[in-house]
Amino acid sequence: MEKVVLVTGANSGIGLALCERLLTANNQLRLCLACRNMQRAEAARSALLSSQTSARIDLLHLDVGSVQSVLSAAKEIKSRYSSIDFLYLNAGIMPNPTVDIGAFFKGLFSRNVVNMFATAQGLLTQQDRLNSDGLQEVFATNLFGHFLLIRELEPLLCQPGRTSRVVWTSSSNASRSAFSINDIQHKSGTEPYSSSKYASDMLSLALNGHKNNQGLFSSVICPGLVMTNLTYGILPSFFWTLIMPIMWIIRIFTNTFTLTPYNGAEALYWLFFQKPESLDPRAKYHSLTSGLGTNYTKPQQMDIDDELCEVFYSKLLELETEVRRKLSKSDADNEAYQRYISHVD
Ligand SMILES: NC(=O)C1=CN([C@@H]2O[C@H](COP(=O)(O)OP(=O)(O)OC[C@H]3O[C@@H](n4cnc5c(N)ncnc54)[C@H](OP(=O)(O)O)[C@@H]3O)[C@@H](O)[C@H]2O)C=CC1
Ligand SMILES: CC(C)CCC[C@@H](C)[C@H]1CC[C@H]2C3=C(CC[C@]12C)[C@@]1(C)CCC(=O)[C@@H](C)[C@@H]1CC3
Repeated sequence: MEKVVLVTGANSGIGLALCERLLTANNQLRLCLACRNMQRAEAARSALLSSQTSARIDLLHLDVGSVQSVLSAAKEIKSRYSSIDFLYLNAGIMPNPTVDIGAFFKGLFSRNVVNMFATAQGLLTQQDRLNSDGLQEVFATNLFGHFLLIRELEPLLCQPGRTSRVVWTSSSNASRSAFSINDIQHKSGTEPYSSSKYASDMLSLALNGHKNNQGLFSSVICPGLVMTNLTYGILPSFFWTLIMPIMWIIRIFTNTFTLTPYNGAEALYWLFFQKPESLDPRAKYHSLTSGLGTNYTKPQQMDIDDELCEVFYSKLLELETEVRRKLSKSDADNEAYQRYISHVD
């Protein structure tokens, strides 16, 4: 039977590699590339069609960082499909990253060195800003837009007698210490990326608690360190090329240096073939590549407190209500203004 698979951030990097791998393995797919840049989405679609000529690939405009765009995209999805089998929540940003060189060299000569290369926790800071919805951009893009999308698509995801899957591209950079329940958007810190990824881990667990009985199952993955536009934002691509031999050596010790988008998409791809009931809701599934280049997926327990997870889930629901109220108020204001203008004319 045809499966409907929707991938956010599908026009490049790990998202695009996932699409390629899914199409190669399964010709019974209806794949929807949900992207904010339609020119790049068209290019991705053409590239996919050049190797899979008979593939069914739809394009959808979706800026996950904009509430209005998420609501319009969800409306469009509901008009196109009657159900969704897989929703890959992969779009993500890490704006203006800075590497703490001091912490890097300190870590290099510590016993924590392997973990430092695998997670980069405490090594990276970013500069965040407010978006046009008044939300912190990293939180809005990496987490909240996706949350709103799930909420809007619940009728397609939670159908009697069917199971559906939500898969988050999280990161081993997610850290509990970067996240604060009193500042879920990370307004005041310098690690919004780490915080947003920890938030997605918690949300996935909460969704399993609330929605498994309605057939919706959620998982999180970490793709490892992959050379994509995101990593080229941290260091220029020539630098990465220069240190590639060193990274192959590091890969022998951590296996987390997956390096190519194809390898990084391993856990996303692997999950596609697993029965949801066999998965552990508390596990993060890691894409790993051995020193000899073999790909595999390995689960690792997440450091999440159930109570905190529930409080976070209710805070997201509250924020959703607030955002919707603001939006309908501004719609009403606009309408009133339009009426006034036409009256004056
Ligand atoms: N690369 C790595 O080492 C790691 C990556 N990850 C995660 O993997 C995911 C994919 O990133 P990766 O492939 O590396 O990087 P890319 O920058 O190549 O891909 C990110 C994708 O997200 C899209 N995107 C960004 N913002 C938005 C938005 N507001 N609305 C819709 N789409 C958006 C981008 O689209 P556009 O072309 O329009 O910018 C792009 O398609 C991210 O969630 C990232 O955090 C996790 C761990 C490690
Ligand atoms: C300047 C130095 C000579 C070299 C610095 C190396 C660092 C830039 C990398 C070491 C570990 C890397 C890493 C990531 C980014 C680049 C490093 C910090 C990630 C944070 C990228 C995004 C993710 O989500 C993580 C899984 C990566 C973990 C490792």
